[in-house]
Amino acid sequence: MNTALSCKHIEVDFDGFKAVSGVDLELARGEVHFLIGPNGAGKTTLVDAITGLAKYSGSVVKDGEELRGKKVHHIARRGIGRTFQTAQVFDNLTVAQNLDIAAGAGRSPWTLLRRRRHLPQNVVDTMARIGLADHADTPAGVLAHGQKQWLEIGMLLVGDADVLLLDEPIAGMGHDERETTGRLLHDIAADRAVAVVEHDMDFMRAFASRVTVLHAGAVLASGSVDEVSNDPRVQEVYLGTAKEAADAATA
Ligand SMILES: Nc1ncnc2c1ncn2[C@@H]1O[C@H](COP(=O)(O)OP(=O)(O)OP(=O)(O)O)[C@@H](O)[C@H]1O
Repeated sequence: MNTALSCKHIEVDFDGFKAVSGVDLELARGEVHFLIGPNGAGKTTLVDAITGLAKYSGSVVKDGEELRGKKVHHIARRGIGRTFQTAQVFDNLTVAQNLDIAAGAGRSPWTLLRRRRHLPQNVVDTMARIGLADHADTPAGVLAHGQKQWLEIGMLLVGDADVLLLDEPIAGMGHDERETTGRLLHDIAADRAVAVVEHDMDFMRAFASRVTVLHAGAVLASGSVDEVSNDPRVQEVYLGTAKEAADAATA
């Protein structure tokens, strides 16, 4: 296992309520690692902790460096990038400009604002990779929902993130966009670690290399799709939750 990020005994306490309680998680290069679990299981809070948005105890180590207590921008500069359910892109700027800015996170504001005659090669390559080569001059605000998600992923790629944490990347996407997104995740995971917080079990089954199931802030199970699917504790949590949801829907 080519470990990119190692989390040990993560605990997040909100005024006495443990939203994350003793979680260990290893993210490996070459894997699309799904984090699943019922609502409130602690998935987003765990991602918040890793990216410096939530205070925690325990340890997050990347490339030998302990990241607990480090600022959000420091963690991002160490190559840990995340997306949110609502894509965080600059709506008034074009696809190319969004990527150019993300690629130039280290450049001065002055050089960022200057109009550039040629786009950097990694911006051009990334536009092709995320399927937006024909939209270089399209303002991000008019992109379809799925395209915005791909742009946000592209912004992490040009920013050299090698650990990507994606929060429900296919929410609101149609069938074809989901398939494209699943293939994109495997493409970018070839030399990176990709973690996906997801509720969509069909998507998880189709594209997960590894799955960690969270429940009530703790790891309930971890392994291959088959291993976690056949785990009676996971079935109990999920079938119970699915049944409650179905009952609520038909009530
Ligand atoms: N800032 C906060 N203050 C207090 N409690 C919080 C805070 N953020 C999250 N929680 C609680 O922590 C628990 C875990 O929430 P979290 O959003 O991490 O779950 P999740 O697994 O991502 O759920 P979902 O799938 O619904 O997004 C929930 O009970 C939630 O209400």
